Amino acid sequence: MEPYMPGQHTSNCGKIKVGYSVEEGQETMHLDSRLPVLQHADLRDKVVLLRVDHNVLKKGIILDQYRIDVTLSTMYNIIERGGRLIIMTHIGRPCNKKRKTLTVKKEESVDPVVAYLQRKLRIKFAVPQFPVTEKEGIHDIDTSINWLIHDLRNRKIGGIYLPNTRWFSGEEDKGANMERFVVQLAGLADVFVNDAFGSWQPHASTYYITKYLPSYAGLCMQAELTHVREILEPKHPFVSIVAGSKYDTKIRPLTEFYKKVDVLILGGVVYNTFLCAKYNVRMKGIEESDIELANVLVEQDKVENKILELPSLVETDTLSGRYEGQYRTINTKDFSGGQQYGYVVDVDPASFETPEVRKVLESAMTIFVNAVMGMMPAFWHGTSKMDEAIDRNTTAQKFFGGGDTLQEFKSLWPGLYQAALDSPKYYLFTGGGTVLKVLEEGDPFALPTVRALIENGEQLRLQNERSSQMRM
Ligand SMILES: Nc1ncnc2c1ncn2[C@@H]1O[C@H](COP(=O)(O)OP(=O)(O)O)[C@@H](O)[C@H]1O
Ligand SMILES: O=C(OP(=O)(O)O)[C@H](O)COP(=O)(O)O
Repeated sequence: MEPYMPGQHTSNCGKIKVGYSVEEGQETMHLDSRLPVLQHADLRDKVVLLRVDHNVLKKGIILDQYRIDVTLSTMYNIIERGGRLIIMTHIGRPCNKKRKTLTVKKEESVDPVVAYLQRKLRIKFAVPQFPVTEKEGIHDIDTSINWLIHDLRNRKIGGIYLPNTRWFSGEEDKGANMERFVVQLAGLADVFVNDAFGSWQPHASTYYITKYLPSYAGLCMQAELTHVREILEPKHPFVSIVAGSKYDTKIRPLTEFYKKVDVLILGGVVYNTFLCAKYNVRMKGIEESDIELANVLVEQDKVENKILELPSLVETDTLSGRYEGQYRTINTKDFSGGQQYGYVVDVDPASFETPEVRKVLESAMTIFVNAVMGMMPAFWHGTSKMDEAIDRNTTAQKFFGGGDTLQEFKSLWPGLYQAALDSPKYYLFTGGGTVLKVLEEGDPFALPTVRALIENGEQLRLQNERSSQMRM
């Protein structure tokens, strides 16, 4: 079987427009011509190491399969063209970077994802069992996997699905430990495909692996890179809502992102930290070092005044649930320096009914949402009101992105979510933090993981040129 070639190439201001059409009506993708794409890889009888973002579990349960389903076409493409699949993903954040600890929890095992895939594809995946300890994770991909690879090559199993990549001590490490893990990973396969748009952080399985294998972007990655351009060139007014708990990876992109939006609305831990910095108040669970980082945004906003405050918040005495008498509404207008609050766990739905907030959401032409407003599952009311308020704007182009953002959208508004999947007014990104990062960089092809694919492609091209010169 020959490598599958794209339909057409047309010159476009130094970039090549790659039209990839499987059948009539399939979208045309606009990609940087330097990006090596799956369609160009020779896969016949090759073992293909596929990095996906199947980070879909909450307490071991899949709430939304969307991130898995959008990678099925890549899997089918690889198998149909004679490739043999080894899949890997991270689940959750087993590494605590501040405390430099790793904790392996059963609820972050890939097993439920593998069970779902087996039901969906009706093929058998083997999950290799490596020695693992709760506090140190997995040190090595040991040679026991060779039997499985033998079975994979001989088509006795449909695929291999590796354990959670973040259970390997080398995944987020640096130096020799990381290098050893990457070399072991690369030793399993002939080709690497990255379909994990949501996983932009440069780790062993997303970034360093490209130093060792011919590497390509998968079909989901290509679609996401194409659509993210629409946010880079938005129709104005461009309103963004950013919330959730991943403060460490969101706050830095946010200061650059701020420059691109007309109005920024914050929620969740991101908002709490901003409010602590702005009003010099303190909230339980918000760390001083994080408040310091938020000061940059506070200073920026003093000049440009783009952050629209959601005025009412929900404070609680306990994180264990929503108990009558233990939670109350507080208001930013009452904040004064030195005040100490309990846990702030949601935005009060009334915040979305103020004339200022309504006006901004109703007049927006582009809305980007990477936002879970409250601590789930108990404090869902703010997020639900936000989704409803956004849907009232029927003119804007609406982009939702983020694992939890999509999961909560689906569980709070299942009908609307279903309609959004097919609506030309909505687009759902598999990664929220990644979209922030793209806006920070100003170019989707500057994402560390995508840049690594491009650099790998250029290296391969040079090598091929050198070998053909030597043959002449
Ligand atoms: N005020 C808050 N306090 C604690 N957790 C929060 C708060 N607001 C939101 N969260 C949590 O944030 C998580 C989603 O954050 P994040 O992973 O950053 O979102 P996404 O995956 O959409 O990018 C949810 O699990 C939710 O429970
Ligand atoms: O859920 C994810 O990102 P998101 O919350 O930004 O959508 C991805 O799986 C990346 O996870 P990470 O931010 O722990 O690297």
